[in-house]
Amino acid sequence: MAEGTRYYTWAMTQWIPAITSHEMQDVDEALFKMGYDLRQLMENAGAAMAYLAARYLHENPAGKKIAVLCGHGHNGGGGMVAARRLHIYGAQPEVLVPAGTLKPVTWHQRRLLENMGVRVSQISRVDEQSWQTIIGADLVIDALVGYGLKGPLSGVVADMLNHVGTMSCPVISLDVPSGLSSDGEILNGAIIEATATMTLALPKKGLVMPQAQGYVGDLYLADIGVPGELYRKMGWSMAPIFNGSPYIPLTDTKTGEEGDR
Ligand SMILES: NC(=O)C1=CN([C@@H]2O[C@H](COP(=O)(O)OP(=O)(O)OC[C@H]3O[C@@H](n4cnc5c(N)ncnc54)[C@H](OP(=O)(O)O)[C@@H]3O)[C@@H](O)[C@H]2O)[C@H](O)CC1
Ligand SMILES: [K+]
Repeated sequence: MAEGTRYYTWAMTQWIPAITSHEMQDVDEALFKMGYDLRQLMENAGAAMAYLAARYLHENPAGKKIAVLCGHGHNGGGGMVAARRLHIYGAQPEVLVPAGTLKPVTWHQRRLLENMGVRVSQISRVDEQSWQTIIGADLVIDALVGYGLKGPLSGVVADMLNHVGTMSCPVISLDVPSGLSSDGEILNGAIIEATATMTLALPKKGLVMPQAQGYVGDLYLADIGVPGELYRKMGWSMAPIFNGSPYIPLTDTKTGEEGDR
């Protein structure tokens, strides 16, 4: 774990560290060595997102219109899993993806959706049809970019974000609000203003830094299946974070030194 001042968030009964994207990638690598694969982790992430979305729909997702904005990467793949789960709950998700090539596991999620009859549109700008999808939504899921953000948002992703900015329905971001640096870099670009953010495994540092205020909304942490042994091997001693539900609220923030919990 990196030295120096660290941000912590309060999770149920303990302070847990907020981590950088590099540290999260180390966790991912350790999970893969243990035998997990990306599809499993993405399935857990997307399933937890669908539960949270159902909560923001007053536990009554059937018939609700959901605009699911998905990028080409694994953030987008998690959004597509959430769309699939919400379809299974009887909701009416429609998925919008920027034109271009999807990463392989995300492409697999897209294929599953299409096989179920869920509409997935790849767009090079927000045209009339995709605007109708956004403006008619009861809830928007933002799975455009997660910790793979490189610089200020550009292209159709930025266009989608501008359109979502005019909506009054709940907007839930997966892992981080798209455009917000998970490491806390100041990018001076547009950032989605989420009603709630569901971050994965451990909170990302950028979510709990002062500049994230006004973008993150209510913060939740999803259980994607990381065992405590793995954190302990990486030098983080934590009591079990989750208590049987797929996500928990994170309610407070503090800074501290390494070892000061
Ligand atoms: N253990 C975990 O936490 C897991 C996390 N998961 C999710 O995976 C993402 C990280 O996935 P990754 O594929 O590495 O990256 P992203 O999906 O976040 O971002 C890549 C896409 O974003 C586009 N991008 C990047 N910067 C910009 C920008 N400035 N403007 C516009 N678009 C941008 C990029 O575009 P390309 O043009 O290069 O295609 C990519 O499309 C993590 O956040 C979690 O959500 C896993 O699901 C499970 C394990
Ligand atoms: K996102």
